[in-house]
Amino acid sequence: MSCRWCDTPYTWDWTGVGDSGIAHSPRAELHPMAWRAVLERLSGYAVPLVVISGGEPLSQQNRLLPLLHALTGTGHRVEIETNGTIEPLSELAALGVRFNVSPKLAHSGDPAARRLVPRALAALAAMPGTAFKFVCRSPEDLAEVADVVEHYGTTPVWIMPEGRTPEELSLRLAALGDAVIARGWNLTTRLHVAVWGDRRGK
Ligand SMILES: Nc1nc2[nH]cc(C(=O)O)c2c(=O)[nH]1
Ligand code: SF4
Ligand SMILES: [Mg+2]
Repeated sequence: MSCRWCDTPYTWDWTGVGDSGIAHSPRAELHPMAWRAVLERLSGYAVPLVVISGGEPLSQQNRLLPLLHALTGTGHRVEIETNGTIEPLSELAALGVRFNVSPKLAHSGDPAARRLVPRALAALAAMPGTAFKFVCRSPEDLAEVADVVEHYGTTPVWIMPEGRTPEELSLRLAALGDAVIARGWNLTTRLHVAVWGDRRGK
């Protein structure tokens, strides 16, 4: 997808269509790595949970399988973040992978047919442990979330503010809070943005 407010445009925006207008260089950003090398890097962290994010991890889900087998085989829990437009392979469910699915609203800028793929959303909703997280800017966005939930059964619902700076984040979180609770949904901040702002990790 090409969400205009995406906070990781360096994973996909090679033409500068995003809000920053920067055309990132795939040569500078993309580094093919064998899965065994990824596993080796991860083993240095000694963590019980590995979260695979993107870009869109399911766009290379076949290539992720050996890594996921190795991680779950050594007792790690694994979660995958996805925009919900690609149906996951059945092997992923069998491995006990959990999905954090973030279907996009109209303000992302992509057309509805690209954002909302019924088969993929239904498959993800049917898997155990899936959570749906919607990026919102204001309480007015919540009616659009309710439409998606009604059409596609995308529960449980989490609402996360759009924002790449601590200031944006805290203003939007405060604006959304009461309305989210009134609908009986879950509200979450973006802890990495509160702590580090928009700084890239190493
Ligand atoms: N600006 C901006 N705000 C966001 N809030 C949640 C995001 C996400 O990717 O989950 C996100 C994101 O990617 N960009
Ligand atoms: S789906 Fe996620 S990673 Fe892809 S463009 Fe949108 S915010 Fe960025
Ligand atoms: Mg994201």
